[in-house]
Amino acid sequence: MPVEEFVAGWISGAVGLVLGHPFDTVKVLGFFKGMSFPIASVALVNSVLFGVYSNTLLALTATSHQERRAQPPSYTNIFIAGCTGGLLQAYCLAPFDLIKVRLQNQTEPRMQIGSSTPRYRGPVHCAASILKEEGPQGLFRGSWALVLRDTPTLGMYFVTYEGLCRQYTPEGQNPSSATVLVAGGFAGIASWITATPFDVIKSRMQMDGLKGRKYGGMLDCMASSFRQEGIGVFFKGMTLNSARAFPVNAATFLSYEYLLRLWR
Ligand SMILES: CN(C)C(=N)NCCC[C@H](N)C(=O)O
Repeated sequence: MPVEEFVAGWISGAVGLVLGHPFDTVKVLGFFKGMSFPIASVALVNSVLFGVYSNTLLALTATSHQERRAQPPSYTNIFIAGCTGGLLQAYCLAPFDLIKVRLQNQTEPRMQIGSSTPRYRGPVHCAASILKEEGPQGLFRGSWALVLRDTPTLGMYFVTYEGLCRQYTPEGQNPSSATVLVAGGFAGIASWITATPFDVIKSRMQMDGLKGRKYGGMLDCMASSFRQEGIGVFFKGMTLNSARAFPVNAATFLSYEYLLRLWR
């Protein structure tokens, strides 16, 4: 199994993360500072995504990354490989994402005068507390919504990227850096626009359990969110997600392609 796609995915995930950090900091009002936890989690998860995507495509089409410009795979195979990468990345991401969401949402204790100790002191303390209070399955709370968010949207992510690259690249050639940046940026936007409804539900499911259970399950969470807040609830955060997605994914794809060409 070729491993360079996993390594390129890891490095490109870290590059994208650095660019996305200001957006993430704005999103969470500065309560989730520091880079070590995101680097460890986001870059690892990106490595799984790109590594599994490329190796699934290799299994489906018997073409390596280098051969794919001369023998382009079908969009169906790209979609299947992207969905497979998305499914596996969702499982790896689940505990990290849960910790991130719990840390991001603990705004109250620090806001209260006289209350200087937040519930979770950091990622490791958060993981240990969840394990103690909610059991090992607690670390996978909301993972169904995460799987539903990432599986189809990552299929679409790679189809959009490949489609745009092919559109603006002469047959058989490698896309230019400008094309990779634009195609990567739009692939990120397209994936986040479609991912936002399940992203909202996922975050609510992940917060459920902290002060008792509010929802009977994912469907109940969707129905009660819709009843209380209307259809707009499924689009919360879409603008910020899309604004962040362009630079993050443009840089991710550019560094991924660059590294794979360098190692060829
Ligand atoms: C849930 N969705 C839409 C995605 N995971 N899309 C792929 C983009 C990955 C990139 N690290 C980012 O954070 O934008």
